[in-house]
Amino acid sequence: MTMSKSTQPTAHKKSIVIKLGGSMINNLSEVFFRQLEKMQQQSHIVIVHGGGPAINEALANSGQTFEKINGIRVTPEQSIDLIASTLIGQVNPYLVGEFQSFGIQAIGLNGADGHLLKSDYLDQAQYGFVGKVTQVNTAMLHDLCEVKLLPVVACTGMTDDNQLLNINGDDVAAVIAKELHADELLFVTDIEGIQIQHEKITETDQGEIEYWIEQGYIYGGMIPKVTAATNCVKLGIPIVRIVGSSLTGTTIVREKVSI
Ligand SMILES: Nc1ncnc2c1ncn2[C@@H]1O[C@H](COP(=O)(O)OP(=O)(O)O)[C@@H](O)[C@H]1O
Ligand SMILES: CC(=O)N[C@@H](CCC(=O)OP(=O)(O)O)C(=O)O
Repeated sequence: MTMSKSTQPTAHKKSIVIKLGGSMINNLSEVFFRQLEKMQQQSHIVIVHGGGPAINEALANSGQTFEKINGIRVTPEQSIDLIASTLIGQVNPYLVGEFQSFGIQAIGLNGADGHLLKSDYLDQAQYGFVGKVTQVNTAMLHDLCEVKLLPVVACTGMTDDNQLLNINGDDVAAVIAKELHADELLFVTDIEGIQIQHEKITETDQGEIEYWIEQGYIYGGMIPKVTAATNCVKLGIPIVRIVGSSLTGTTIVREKVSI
């Protein structure tokens, strides 16, 4: 029996969260956009972006210094507005423009929009105005994907009393992936995955990662990425990868099978 068009169930689309690191946002290639266009035909895609280098430049231009603890930027009160406006007012529209110039209709969002990322302070005494996401408006993300608008999310959150918070982009991507029950989470950065003593690592697990952090082989901005990645693997996200803009790199698995 053939079903009429209106009674046909809509095919379940995979959902994929892609985090674009600030380190590579200015170097996205045409190949990347074409690949994304193809992925969009089969999947709901949500983009989350960082903007570390743009924030560094904005802070330097206004004479502000900064400190990072394990890749997380300590954000004093005098820096939060500049950081948020760099992410929301500069990096986000730049990326939306890039997608649209390749024919991909995109919508720029930050954590305050439609309560997308309800947030709270991570640890105000240690990090200042840095947030952790407490709730994600997944319904809005689904609705946007359904109407073929690509959500492009800046990594800022908002507290219940309307304070903007700076959130690490890797953390935002991980929470959104978790809340969407994503099929895949990709961290796209300026290097083709994890490298240890010049060796490219194609597959790894939490045990190896913890050892490499301890030994200092994984440091800086790679720390929030691998932490977010291993958490998502533990939560059951089937595919978690840290990749360069060619989308090749390291796959993080629950437990590596040794041979
Ligand atoms: N073991 C490692 N393998 C690869 N990159 C590493 C490693 N340890 C630290 N890094 C650093 O992490 C950087 C990526 O993190 P980051 O600059 O924060 O990127 P993004 O802006 O994409 O989040 C790499 O460019 C590299 O300098
Ligand atoms: C709290 C915190 O660390 N926020 C990050 C937000 C931007 C970011 O994550 O940018 P990348 O993707 O380039 O790393 C920061 O201030 O740099």
